[in-house]
Amino acid sequence: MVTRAGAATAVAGAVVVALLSAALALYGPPLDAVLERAFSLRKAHSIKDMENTLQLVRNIIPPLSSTKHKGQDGRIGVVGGCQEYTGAPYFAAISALKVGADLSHVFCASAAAPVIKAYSPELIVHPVLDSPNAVREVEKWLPRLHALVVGPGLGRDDALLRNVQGILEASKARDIPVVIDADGLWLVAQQPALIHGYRKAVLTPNHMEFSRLYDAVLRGPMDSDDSHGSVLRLSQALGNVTVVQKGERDILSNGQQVLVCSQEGSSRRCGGQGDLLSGSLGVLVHWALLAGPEKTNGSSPLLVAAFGACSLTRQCNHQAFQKHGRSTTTSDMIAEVGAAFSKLFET
Ligand SMILES: NC(=O)C1=CN([C@@H]2O[C@H](COP(=O)(O)OP(=O)(O)OC[C@H]3O[C@@H](n4cnc5c(N)ncnc54)[C@H](O)[C@@H]3O)[C@@H](O)[C@H]2O)[C@@H](O)CC1
Ligand SMILES: Nc1ncnc2c1ncn2[C@@H]1O[C@H](COP(=O)(O)OP(=O)(O)OP(=O)(O)O)[C@@H](O)[C@H]1O
Ligand SMILES: [Mg+2]
Repeated sequence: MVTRAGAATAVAGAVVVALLSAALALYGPPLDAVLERAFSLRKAHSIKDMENTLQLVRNIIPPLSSTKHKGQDGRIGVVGGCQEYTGAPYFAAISALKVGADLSHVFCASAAAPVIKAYSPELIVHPVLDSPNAVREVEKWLPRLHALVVGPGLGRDDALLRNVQGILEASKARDIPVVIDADGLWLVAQQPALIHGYRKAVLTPNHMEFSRLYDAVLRGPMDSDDSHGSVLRLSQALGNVTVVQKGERDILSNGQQVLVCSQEGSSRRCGGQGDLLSGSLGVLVHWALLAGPEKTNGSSPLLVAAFGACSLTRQCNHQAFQKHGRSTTTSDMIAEVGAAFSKLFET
């Protein structure tokens, strides 16, 4: 409802703008030029912010060294993959390897395992997720894993989701960082307590997943005109869990700080790009926590890691689109990970 005070404020605002325009037209540069300058200053400022944050990402990347052994740069687990979806866990797990993890595991339903193995000899695939001992089977591996990515291609079968609930609880008990994506977010929307307050969790919702989570946690629709505020509020309501809202610009918050990633991508939106993001984030989260807050200049390591994964995914999309245009698919983006990583982080 428009109140009388609100209407008066709007009229006063319009009058001020009109007077300013008239004054500028008579005595100063055209209003368009003033607005354009203000906009370019804001843009320059955000480019500077982006560059500063990219520098923090560079700080957390472990140097390659001949003295390291296999596994030291990351052993990542992806929990997902069912009869319908085999591409998503593959994309996430191979992206983790391409970014620089040494070993990448997939814990999936038995029907998905031979398919995922056939995509790649580089992944270690465990057909355990639909077994009655699923939690115990995954728990055996937890001491050897640095981070878990939960949800790509998981599906929404109740029995699988119950097992994943157990895996999440076991991971929290061991303080293992978790990236939650796709159907993992479906589970969190049913049971936010599962992740509430866990400081080593990052959620990576797309548009739909974000509004579903927001509805479930804040019990009301989000304000689509205030995406910064919505991401901040969701993070706070989940006990300061880090949230990455993917979209035209990615908006990231840990309930205290809000970052925006607008690295140039493309207008191509093929399925699987989010899986590349969550898989690479699994590695970056591990590296960021290992590096600690000194390397991130006091910023949250998880936010820095998330900013790195968003920038990298968008840069892969940009590079792949330059070569393949409309026919770009996620496999083309994965082929760009090495070059995109060097361009952003090894300058
Ligand atoms: N090759 C594969 O195996 C793939 C499997 N996938 C899996 O598919 C399952 C379902 O994932 P979905 O992402 O479809 O999740 P949802 O079933 O929640 O659907 C998301 C919906 O939101 C829509 N959407 C996305 N961005 C939007 C925007 N900005 N505005 C309005 N609508 C928007 C999409 O078109 C989609 O229909 C997950 O397990 C996921 O991992 C996907 O990762 C894609 C690739
Ligand atoms: N409109 C857009 N413009 C530019 N980049 C975008 C846009 N929407 C999403 N992206 C980028 O695409 C990547 C994946 O986001 P998206 O919303 O497609 O995830 P998703 O739906 O989970 O993908 P997936 O198909 O893998 O499940 C992110 O890096 C995000 O920054
Ligand atoms: Mg997704």
